[in-house]
Parts: sequence; C-alpha cells; structure tokens
Amino acid sequence: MIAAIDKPAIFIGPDYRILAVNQAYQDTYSLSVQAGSSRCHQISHGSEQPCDKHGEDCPMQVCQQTGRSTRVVHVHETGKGRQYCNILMRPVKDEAGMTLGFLEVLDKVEFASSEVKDNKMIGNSQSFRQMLNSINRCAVSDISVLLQGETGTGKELVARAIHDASHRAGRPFVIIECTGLNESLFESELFGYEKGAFTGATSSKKGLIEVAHGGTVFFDEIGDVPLNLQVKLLRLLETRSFRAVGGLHPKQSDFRLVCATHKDLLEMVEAGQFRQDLFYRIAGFTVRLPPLRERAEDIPLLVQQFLESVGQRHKQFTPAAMGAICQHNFPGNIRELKSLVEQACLMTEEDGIHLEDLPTHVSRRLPSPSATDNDWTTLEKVEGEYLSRACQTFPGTLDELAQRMGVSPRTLYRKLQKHGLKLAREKNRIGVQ
Ligand SMILES: Nc1ncnc2c1ncn2[C@@H]1O[C@H](COP(=O)(O)OP(=O)(O)OP(=O)(O)O)[C@@H](O)[C@H]1O
Repeated sequence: MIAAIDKPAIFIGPDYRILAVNQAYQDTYSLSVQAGSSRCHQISHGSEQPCDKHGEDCPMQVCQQTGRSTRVVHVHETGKGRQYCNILMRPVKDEAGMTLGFLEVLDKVEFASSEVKDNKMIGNSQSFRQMLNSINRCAVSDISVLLQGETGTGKELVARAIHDASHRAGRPFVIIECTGLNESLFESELFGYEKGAFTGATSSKKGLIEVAHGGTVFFDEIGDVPLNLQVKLLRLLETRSFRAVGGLHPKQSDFRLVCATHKDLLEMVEAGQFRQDLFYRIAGFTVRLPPLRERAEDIPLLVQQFLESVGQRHKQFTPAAMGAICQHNFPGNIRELKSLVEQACLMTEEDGIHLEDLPTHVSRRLPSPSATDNDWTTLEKVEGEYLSRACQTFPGTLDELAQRMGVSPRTLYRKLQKHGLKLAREKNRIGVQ
C-alpha cells in the first residue's frame, strides 16, 4: 500500500523504527533505509536523537498525544542538501482503536530554503517556519487568504508562493495594487472596457479580473480600497462576475483570492472604515508575516543571500558591522535589509565591510531618551519631521528616496500622504500595475 503513494512516505512504529518505505522516500535521502531497523530521525535528520531533542516539534508525539493527524514543516537532510519538507503524520489504528503505527507523507517545499538559494524565500527561525506551515496549509485549497504584515516583510513573495504551490500554478498570477485606486481606474483596470466606451477607448481591452481567469488575483494593500469601491469589490467577490465598461453582457472569471495589508482591518471595521462583510469574504484564512526584528536570527542568512544576489559573495561583514545590523530594528523589514546590503557593497572596494561602511542610523545607535516624561515624543511625530526634512532636501525622485529609506514607493507615498507632505521632484504616478 505504501508503494502506491506517489509522494515520499514511510510507516513508522512508536519507537521511530521505519517499518515500511516507498521508493520516492528512498530516492529523497542519501542514506538507505533498512525497513525494520532504520529510525526516521536517522534518515531525515542524520541524527541519533528524535526531532524534539534538537529543537523541532516531533509530529509523531503530537499524534500520540492528540490521537489525530498533524502537519509540520521540518528541515530535512536530503540527497540535494537541506530542504524544507511539509510532513503529514497520521496515526493508523486497528479495529479496536489501538494505534498500530504512524503514516508519514512528505511534500518538499520548493519555494523556501533554510540555506542561501536563488529565488527562494530564505529563513530558519521559528516564526518563519510557522509562516511556512500556514502557507502550506492554505495553498492546497481555494480558500481566500489574507496576508497580514508590515511593509517589506515579503507579502508579495508569499502571495506568489501560495499561487505556485496551488493547483492554479500554471495559470496567471495577477497583482492589483489598491493604493490610489479611484472609481474610474477600478472599473477600467479590473473589468476592462469595450471599444468606444469613453473618449480614447479606440479598441477594447481585457480587465485584470478577466486576465486572471483560472489563476490567482493578489489585491495588495486591500485596506486602501475606498469605502465606495468596497461595495463593488464585494459584489465581484461574491458573484465572480463583472461587466466591462461600455459592455452589455456580464462575464465570469474563476480566480483564487489573496489579499495583503499592513493595516489592522478589524480595527478599521470597528471604526467604520472597512466593510465587515468584505472583511469576512477576504479573510478566510489569515497568514501573519513576522517583522524582521522578530526573526533577527535570520539576518546573517539573508545578508549572505543578498550578497550573492548582487554578485558579491566574496564580501563579508565584519563582526562589528554584523552586530550593528542585527541590532537595528528594520522598520522597512527585509526590503530595508536588502538595500542596506547593496549600499554597503558600494561603499567599499575591499572584501571586508566595516561598521563605517554602514549608514549612520545603523552603525550609530540612537541614544535612548532618558526616563523623564518630557523627553519622550511619538514615533508619528519623529517620522513626520524626518520625512519633512527629506522632502525639502532630497534631490531625487520618490522611487529613489523610497529605495534609500528601505521601503516600497507605495509605502513612502502613503506616509507622505498621511503627513500631508510632497516631494518637489516627484514625477512618478502610482496606480494599478
Ligand atoms: N524570506 C525572504 N527571503 C528572501 N528575500 C525576501 C524574503 N522576504 C522578502 N524578501 C525580499 O524583500 C523584498 C520585499 O518583499 P515584498 O515586496 O514581497 O514585501 P511586501 O510585504 O509585499 O512589501 P510592501 O508592503 O511594501 O508592498 C523583496 O525584494 C523580496 O524579494
């Protein structure tokens, strides 16, 4: 029966001994499995100790405690190096309800890595693994997913990973940027238009929703959709049907919905800024993306990844420089770290990157305010003052300033709007991609 499973699979006893194994499992690991004597942790972790003895949750113990199936993401030592695996562990019982053993079935996680690897989501920390677990759980179904995380935490990357791990992988992945959406953009970009629908519509154009048919639509910054458009969005999500501008007949599109936000949507619902019915429609399953400061142990790995991605793998940060980076709190998260590494590489011709090569806000930690009440100020005020100075003095475009600050242009645009600021040189328009 185990040979009939088309994924790597084993059947194990309560003493971790592998009692049956299929070929796909044998092919995954460099060590050969001796059914009846090899133990699962020896093969998958190269360890004489069960997983829980070296810091990972043992899925078999969870099954024993709960009597139910469980899923967990582990790093396994495969024939191709260390690889993330999504493990399904299922207790197998006899007619009397006695547990005979446990069936373990593996899915290799292709979109993430615990080592430096091109085009993968990199990380090793507990919070990163929890996020992978959530991604794996929701990717296989068609449930609507809400990605909740600060700017630069990788929401777009996760949305793509969910799409790539789903049955829709071969179909389009369409991004709709909600910041700056107004009524006319919403209709023409999302639903398309017919020839002659308005001045300038010299030919008909398909909307993004139609283009996405069979695939995934990613609404980025869904919290920025104005209230008047939320009703239209809700109608689209409920019926999956729409009408092109100037079109007579409704069209249908079959798409999977993934949304992202850095805002607290429930708070917005309470404040009357976000429709409750829309919230429940989009938040079928929520994935939380941890900020970089919560996964600081991943910083050295990510730094190495970014050095490689700019072709500078021979360069190394000195321990003092790496120490300063690890202590920085990264409001722009992974995007900020990436641009920090790129900038630091430009600052030195040598292989060693020193503390002095880092921007001063990273190399010199700000003195903390003393304990007297008068010394404290709000972050909002500091942010406003900093941005106001930047707007007055920065000679480049909004895109360039955003890169310097380690945030996306959209985030910077939002922040400038919030503080009522404008960059004199700014010429870029932000809208639907
Ligand atoms: N785990 C990761 N490993 C490697 N690179 C990552 C990881 N997560 C994010 N990145 C990189 O960080 C940058 C920011 O990621 P992304 O654009 O997905 O963030 P975001 O949360 O959508 O940002 P925003 O809210 O500002 O739109 C990208 O260059 C992305 O490739």
